[in-house]
Amino acid sequence: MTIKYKVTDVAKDLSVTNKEIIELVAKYFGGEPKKATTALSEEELNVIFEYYTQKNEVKDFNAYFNSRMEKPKEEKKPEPKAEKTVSKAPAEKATPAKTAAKEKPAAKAPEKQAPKAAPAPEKKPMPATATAKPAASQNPRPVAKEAPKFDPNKNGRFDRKPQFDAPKPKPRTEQKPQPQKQNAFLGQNRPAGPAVTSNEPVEKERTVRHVDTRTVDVNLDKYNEHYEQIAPQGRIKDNQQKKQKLKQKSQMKNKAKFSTKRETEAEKLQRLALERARKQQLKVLIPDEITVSELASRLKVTVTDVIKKLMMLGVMAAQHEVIDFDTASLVAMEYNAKIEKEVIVTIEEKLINDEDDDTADLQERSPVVVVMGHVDHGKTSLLDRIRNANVTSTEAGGITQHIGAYRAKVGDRYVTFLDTPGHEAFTSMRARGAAVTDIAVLVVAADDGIMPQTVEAINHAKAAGVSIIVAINKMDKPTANPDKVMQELTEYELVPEDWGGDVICVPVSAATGMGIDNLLEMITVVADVQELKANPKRLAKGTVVEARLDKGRGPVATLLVQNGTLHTGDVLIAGTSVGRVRQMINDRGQVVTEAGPSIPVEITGMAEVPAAGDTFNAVEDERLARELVEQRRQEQKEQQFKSYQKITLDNLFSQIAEGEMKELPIVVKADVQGSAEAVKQSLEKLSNEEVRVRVIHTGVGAINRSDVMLANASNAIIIGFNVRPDPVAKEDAAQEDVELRMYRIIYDAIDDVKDAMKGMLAPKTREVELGRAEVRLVYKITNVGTVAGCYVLDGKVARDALIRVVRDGIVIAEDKIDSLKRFKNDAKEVAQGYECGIGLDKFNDIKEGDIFESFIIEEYRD
Ligand SMILES: Nc1nc2c(ncn2[C@@H]2O[C@H](COP(=O)(O)OP(=O)(O)OP(=O)(O)O)[C@@H](O)[C@H]2O)c(=O)[nH]1
Repeated sequence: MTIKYKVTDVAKDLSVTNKEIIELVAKYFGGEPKKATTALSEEELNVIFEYYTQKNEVKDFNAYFNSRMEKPKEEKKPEPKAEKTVSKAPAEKATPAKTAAKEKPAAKAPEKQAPKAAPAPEKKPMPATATAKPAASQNPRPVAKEAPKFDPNKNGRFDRKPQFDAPKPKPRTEQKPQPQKQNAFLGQNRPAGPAVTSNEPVEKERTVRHVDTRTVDVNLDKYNEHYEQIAPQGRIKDNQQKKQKLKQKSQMKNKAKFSTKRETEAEKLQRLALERARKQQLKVLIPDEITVSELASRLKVTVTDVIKKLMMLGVMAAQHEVIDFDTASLVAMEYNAKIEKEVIVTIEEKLINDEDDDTADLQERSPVVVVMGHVDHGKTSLLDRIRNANVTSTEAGGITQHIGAYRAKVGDRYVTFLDTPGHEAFTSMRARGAAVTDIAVLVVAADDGIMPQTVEAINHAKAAGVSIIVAINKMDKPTANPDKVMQELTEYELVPEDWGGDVICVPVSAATGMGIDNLLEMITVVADVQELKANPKRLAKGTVVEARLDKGRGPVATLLVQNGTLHTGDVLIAGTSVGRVRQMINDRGQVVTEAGPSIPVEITGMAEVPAAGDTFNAVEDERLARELVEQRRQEQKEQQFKSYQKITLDNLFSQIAEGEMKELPIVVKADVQGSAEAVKQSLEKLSNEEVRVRVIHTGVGAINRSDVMLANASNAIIIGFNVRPDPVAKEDAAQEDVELRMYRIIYDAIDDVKDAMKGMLAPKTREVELGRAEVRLVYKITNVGTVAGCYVLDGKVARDALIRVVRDGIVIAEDKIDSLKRFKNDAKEVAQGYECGIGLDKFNDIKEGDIFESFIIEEYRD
């Protein structure tokens, strides 16, 4: 609380006119002339006091005091006062004053009219009220007070320090006080006042009012007082208020921060810190597989960053490449992300219950049997015999219904037979992933023995891992020689029980029915060993055995229930087909409402015809089922684009390196059994620690459809040694991406497989088929040699192409074309449907019916 010191007060205190003060202020400060009632600023006051101090300077203090001593009665004199804000303890001033009085002879004590610290400056400036006292006792001001020195090096400021201690007595009293030195008004930034001589009436008394005019504006008392006022309040304030205050304070700080640039940077830092914190807590859901770009977006970083991190981990992956959960987790850990495994519940998982059955729910189920064997060895006859003997005759009123599978009654048990004989159907189902059969009955005619298709059947059954029971058929024939059959079986690692092995061989006759019961008995024995069980209490699941479109009934499918129980009205999903079971007919033509495990039924109600080998599931939610079918259709389309990676010699090494390949299955076909065996043994010897070469089937003759099916189902390659694929097999192989490798020299085949396993296969050349021509006539022309009159079956025959002579699926020769003529003219090429004459360079032993395969060798790169 500043006390205003008006012009009029100052004038009154200094005993001058208002006008004088006003003029003085105007002189030094300019501006509008002050009014009498205007309060003066501290600076103005300083100048005024300085002015008057200098003006009233006395020349000789001694003389002055002497003169003053003569007047013991001191008249009251108004004393200029420092502004009221100055309140420094007067006591302090008194002390040095006294000291000074002691030390200095009173006479010498120069009475300085200049005011010193006021005794009670809090109040309005008052005229000095000190009563006149003898100077000695009063308080003669120390004359020799060290005057503030004006130091030009200090920005024109006075060195103020000594001034505060001004009362120190100065020994050199004789020293003439400099006007400045006597200045008690310690002006700050005071303009150098003119050295004025005093014309002020001199104080007659030695009583000096001490006016502390130090203009350090720190009013400590005021603050102390203020502090006293606020402190108790502060104490009574509760915590909440404090907090509030603090909050306000911090808010204000924040406000301030946002308002300046530096604080914006602080804000940026804060933001970065926050981001870091956020990143630290970042949770990422990572599925089993994720693309690099998707991972980057989930980690909220750039794809490049993720790629870099992957490189550091030794994984080279482009942004669209898929990385597995573990790799993705490692990258995520680099970003301090919290990793959670994303479990994607597919519609399939939601819809189809794949949980294992409770052992308590499991019940014995009938075995499912397939009958396989060589042509004409009696498969159909055997199946018919069993069906007729064990189905129609035992079930009253039953009409044998050919639905693709049937059940035969064996005592109080049943055996389910798939009514499609041969390994083709079996393997085609297996190729679709359906593992339907438990037991394969291998039919071998006792009078014929093991034949090529018997071998195929053995290998197909072995590849599928099903148990084999040999039915030695046609035992009624006098030429039957079961021992020979058993002998031959041992060559295929099927050692009959009678000979100490584990293969059950049952002599039967489909014609007479002999041994059939024994065969069925044996089937149940083998089934018992297998402990076949299923849970009839769950929703049905199984395989489509056959399906067709019936004109009247719509899509009709024979289903073999493998687990659970199928009911009429159940919602079914089979491959990309969905529907509700409208009607169920069993193998005896009876309408049934439910079918348990191992029971085949023919159903209607599907929206479209499913494919044989499709797995079916009864589900609860039809809407979801339709959704799943839609999804499967989509996947099917996609699958067509990126065809499943079949094993080839070219990709063998990469598959071995990726750990996908542990075994290389090979089907070997050769012109003679000896070659096939030699190739088989040589190839199997190539097995090493990483991959086992396993020849799953060897055969003699052209590569047929069955070979391709087996290779397809077993992800095998086919090696042909001096043989060719038949056209159907070739087409199938191309369609199913089964690799066919043809060789004429056994070592080439072995070298290729060996190099492929080392990743060193040089896939530099390959044959490109141009076309096939059939030899219809053979002309022997003198001097020219043999010329084949050919008809081009497909493609074309080109003059510069090579010709492979194939007779009954066996490669007879490979040769260059010596001449190619249309009628009598040389032709460059002859297209399909035209006749031509072909003369070969070296090979002359051409026969009618030979096939000329025209091909070229081209170089290629993968
Ligand atoms: N003597 C005699 N003939 C039999 C026996 N089993 C089948 N046959 C005859 O052998 C021939 C072939 O029988 P299928 O049952 O058609 O033989 P498959 O194996 O089914 O033949 P594909 O269907 O061509 O593969 C027929 O003429 C049958 O009559 C048998 O046990 N004894």
